[in-house]
Amino acid sequence: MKIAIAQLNPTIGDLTGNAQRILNRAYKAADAGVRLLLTPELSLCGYPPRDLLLRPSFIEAMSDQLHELARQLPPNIAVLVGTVDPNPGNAIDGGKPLFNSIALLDNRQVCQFFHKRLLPTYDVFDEHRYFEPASNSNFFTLDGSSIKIGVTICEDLWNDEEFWGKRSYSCNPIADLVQAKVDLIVNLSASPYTVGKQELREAMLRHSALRYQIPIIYTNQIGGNDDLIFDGSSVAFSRSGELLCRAKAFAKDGVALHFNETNKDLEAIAPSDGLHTAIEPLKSKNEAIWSALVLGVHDYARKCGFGKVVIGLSGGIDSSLVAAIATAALGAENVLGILMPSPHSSPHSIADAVDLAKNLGIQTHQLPIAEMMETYDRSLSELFAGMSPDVTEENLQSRIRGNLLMAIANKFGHLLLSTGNKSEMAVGYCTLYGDMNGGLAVISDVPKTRVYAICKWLNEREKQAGRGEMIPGNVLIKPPSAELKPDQKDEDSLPPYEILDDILYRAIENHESPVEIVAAGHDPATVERVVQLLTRAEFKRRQAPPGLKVTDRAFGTGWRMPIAARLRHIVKNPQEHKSPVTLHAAP
Ligand SMILES: Nc1ncnc2c1ncn2[C@@H]1O[C@H](COP(=O)(O)OP(=O)(O)OC[C@H]2O[C@@H]([n+]3cccc(C(=O)O)c3)[C@H](O)[C@@H]2O)[C@@H](O)[C@H]1O
Ligand SMILES: Nc1ncnc2c1ncn2[C@@H]1O[C@H](COP(=O)(O)OP(=O)(O)OP(=O)(O)O)[C@@H](O)[C@H]1O
Ligand SMILES: NC(=O)CC[C@H](N)C(=O)O
Repeated sequence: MKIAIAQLNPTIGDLTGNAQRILNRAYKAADAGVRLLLTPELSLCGYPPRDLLLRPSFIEAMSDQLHELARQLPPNIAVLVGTVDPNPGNAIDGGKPLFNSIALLDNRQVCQFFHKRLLPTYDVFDEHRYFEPASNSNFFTLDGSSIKIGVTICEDLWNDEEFWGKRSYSCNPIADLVQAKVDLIVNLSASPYTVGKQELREAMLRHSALRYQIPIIYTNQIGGNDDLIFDGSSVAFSRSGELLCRAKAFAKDGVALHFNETNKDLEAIAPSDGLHTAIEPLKSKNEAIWSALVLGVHDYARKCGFGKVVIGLSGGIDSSLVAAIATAALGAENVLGILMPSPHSSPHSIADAVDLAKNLGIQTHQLPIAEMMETYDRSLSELFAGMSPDVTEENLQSRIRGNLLMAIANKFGHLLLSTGNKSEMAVGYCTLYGDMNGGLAVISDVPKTRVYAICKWLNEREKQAGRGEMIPGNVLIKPPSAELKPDQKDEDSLPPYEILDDILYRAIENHESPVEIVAAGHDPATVERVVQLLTRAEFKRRQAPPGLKVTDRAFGTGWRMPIAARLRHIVKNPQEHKSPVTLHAAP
């Protein structure tokens, strides 16, 4: 039996469009002799639909669309579609009215539903808000075949206590399906990208295939949906744990496999009719993050209806990387760079921004802000009489720029991309209603040290391809500066970025306490200060644009910190401070 994976990029809520995407793949696959087509989790509405699931009219429309899709499918192909199914049980006392489901469509009918058992409710996932967990796992066989196919949905495969060394849920759907003597397990997923996640998924799936001697096909969604970027990279493992195929990362794709009914195992198939069993190579960390951000910007703009973007170009590394990402995502003709020198701007800031724009082939426009700064200062002079200039005046520059950028976004209907990186967002080294203005924060989950690494990788990639550098060399070597006052450098206010990023990684992603971070070898006073800045900047992050998630813990939907809180960050045992510290590479 030929089985194919449709690695789709659904648009959230676009039921007719998503059904059409499934239909197109089904017709192609049927022509190639595929008997069973797999689509991702909630493929009909896109993942995550969030509170759309609370609207009864949306649920009704999804059900109508599912039946319509079944009627339109070609004969001789069965399709597993991700959808919801009402819970006829008790929806009071915390019971939820829906199951997160897979529908089996065959013979132009909706034949059977399968329900998700393990509902992730951590980080960016909130499935207990909407869904009832199913109490058992199920399988199906298709007409004319004896293959028992067990159905699981994403998290259902993420509870192998042998792999994780612990249990997160009381049941293990794989073990139950194996006990029911299924021949194959299929998993329909919507698993967002984070650094290193594909390696983890594959290790986990290989482990389960080997442990239970069961072949597994894993189908993942691709595409950017708000802050989440789904990477696809769908895979299949034989019962001996051999990787048989890996679909493309960060791109739509289709792969097919053959299930050998005699050996009861999956096999690769020879290329035919546009279907293949390729093993795409894994991407390096820098390339994967770059690809994720390019897809994230592309899909955010496309799905929100923007053709063009505007970016403030300072000649610094953050805006340079964001402009490069936007150019790769949307094309040079759709990216507008605005240069806004102030009296504190260094001459190289304009030259570097112009060089970058030339390298990228994007259009630029200059709007000097000195006069506007003077007007603001004059207007405020009476009120501020006798007070010396401070961060207020620094921030005014950033706010003038932010205002101009939003005016340009309004006038031309462009999307403003903000450029703050994760290190700055963490400690609040950014101006509210200034450089934080924007519709999408492209690199707000990328630590500054990783920003440098990606830019160096980009230039190396261009060199290998026989092209000139993309990020001007001077941007890479000059010390980072906000240029809001004469000779200002980031490191006058912040610890060196290698140190800062390591402390932030430990505090944000590893949940280490200040005492633990100091015990790892960091200076106690620096740790106290950084952790205090991190806590205090919560009010800014709450007002920041949505940011693209690439690490295990981003400042987005999975980060729910109080603002009006008082925490003590005193490091009690500074004598435990040992030097030198082993720094983590930035995630
Ligand atoms: N808990 C809370 N809830 C609500 N609002 C709160 C608040 N705490 C302070 N605030 C308000 O926020 C204001 C402070 O925030 P804000 O006005 O943004 O300004 P602030 O954080 O004081 O200053 C911005 C810092 O970022 C640096 N910067 C700016 C621009 C770009 C870059 C760069 O390198 O990219 C760096 C700049 O040099 C300065 O050190 C307070 O004056 C107060 O009005
Ligand atoms: N002279 C300028 N012209 C245009 N935009 C600017 C200018 N200065 C700052 N900006 C905008 O404000 C953002 C914050 O810039 P700033 O130089 O203060 O910080 P940064 O974190 O060092 O960023 P970058 O590395 O891009 O310079 C920039 O990324 C850019 O979008
Ligand atoms: N949709 C899901 O169930 C996702 C949860 C899963 N652990 C993942 O990130 O891949």
